[in-house]
Amino acid sequence: MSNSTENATLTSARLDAADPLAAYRDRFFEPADGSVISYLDGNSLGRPLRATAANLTAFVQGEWGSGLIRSWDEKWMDEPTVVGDLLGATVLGAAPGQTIIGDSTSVLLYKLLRAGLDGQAGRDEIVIDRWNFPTDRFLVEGIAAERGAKIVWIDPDAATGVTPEDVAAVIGERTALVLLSHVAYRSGFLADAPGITKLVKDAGALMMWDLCHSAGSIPTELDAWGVDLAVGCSYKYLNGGPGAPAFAYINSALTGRLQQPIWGWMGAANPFEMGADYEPAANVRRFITGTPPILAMQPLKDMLALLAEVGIEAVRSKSVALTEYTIALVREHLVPLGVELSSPLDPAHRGSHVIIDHPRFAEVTAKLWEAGVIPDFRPPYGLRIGLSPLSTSFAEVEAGILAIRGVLASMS
Ligand SMILES: Cc1ncc(COP(=O)(O)O)c(C=O)c1O
Ligand SMILES: Nc1c(O)cccc1C(=O)C[C@H](N)C(=O)O
Repeated sequence: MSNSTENATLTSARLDAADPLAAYRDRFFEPADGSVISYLDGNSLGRPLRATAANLTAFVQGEWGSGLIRSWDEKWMDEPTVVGDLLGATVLGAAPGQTIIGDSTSVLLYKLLRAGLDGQAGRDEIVIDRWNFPTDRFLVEGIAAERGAKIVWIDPDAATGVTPEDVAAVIGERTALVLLSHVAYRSGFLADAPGITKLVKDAGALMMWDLCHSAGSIPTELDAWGVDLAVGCSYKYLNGGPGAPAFAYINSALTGRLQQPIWGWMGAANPFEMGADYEPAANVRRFITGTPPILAMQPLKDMLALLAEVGIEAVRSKSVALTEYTIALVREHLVPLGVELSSPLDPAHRGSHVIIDHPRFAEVTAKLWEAGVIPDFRPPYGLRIGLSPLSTSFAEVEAGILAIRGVLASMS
């Protein structure tokens, strides 16, 4: 073992020992065979909570197996808004009555984008940036084609991501809606959400945030910031599991005014009247379409309980400490091998993942996965290190970075 490795090990051990949230890591499932050495992809799929296995079994035997269809009346009909309100209170900064759980992020993006655009009579431009996640860009393109709207593209600077200045330069009387990601999926850039929201609102446009890469790792204050619309997934930092339903936030000032495009019976005012005509619910339920994914939203409840126990501010502090440590290790061990740090260096502008670039990272990632070290790869050369604050230890980060160094060194 080299001196620098010994130093890093000492430091990671010290950081874990001093971490007030370290014990929470045991709440998450880990394979007993030790096959996962370092999981650095919680920003794509969070680990399951141990409690979830038992709670899912209890759900199958209880609410589903024993309650059967009665559970719809007793509980499940309200679950999309009850869990939505819990999410609103725990991580989003949203008062009750504005958040629902259901559908995928892509489908909720579609519903809210269309509802927002259609609700802005006389305005026909949608603003989005070229580095946004593909599904966001594709949906905007599809909706623009469907509704004859114009897309105004922001081309952000690599070092800064989308800034308030970028937004101010393109918004005006024709802007209907602005869609941006709070944390950029590739660079990890954290946008100035309150500043940008204010600019957009002042211009009379609607502000919509994609919170996929921030929900559960960064506190948001959607009500206080005056956000109009937001969506996000629950399988990353909210540990809801593969394909877990997404959430949508619709500011209560807009609820009665916006009409979503996918009319279904569960969004109707009285679903069980089985009426002849569609009349949307007066409240946030109008953004629901079909039968809510009750089974698929159970694991999210376990993570929300944990987040309520820990507090989202403490989660953010650990996230910053983990990304700072990652950057320090990258500088020490990987930059000398030609690796480039491509995420913001200032934690105030960074989410909970760090991306590094090297021409051989596609090959490196494949070898790392075989060895139980699991980051992910994003084209053209990016290796993304996702730090899920409650389930990632400093030792795990260190093991991951040293493994990357080992694989890279073996290739040169
Ligand atoms: C910013 C962002 N938006 C949307 C999505 C995708 O949403 P969906 O769950 O519909 O695949 C992702 C990740 O998959 C994402 O990172
Ligand atoms: N949603 C995903 C999936 O269904 C399969 C594999 C990966 C994902 C992801 O979450 C990708 C992720 N949003 C990203 O930022 O790249």
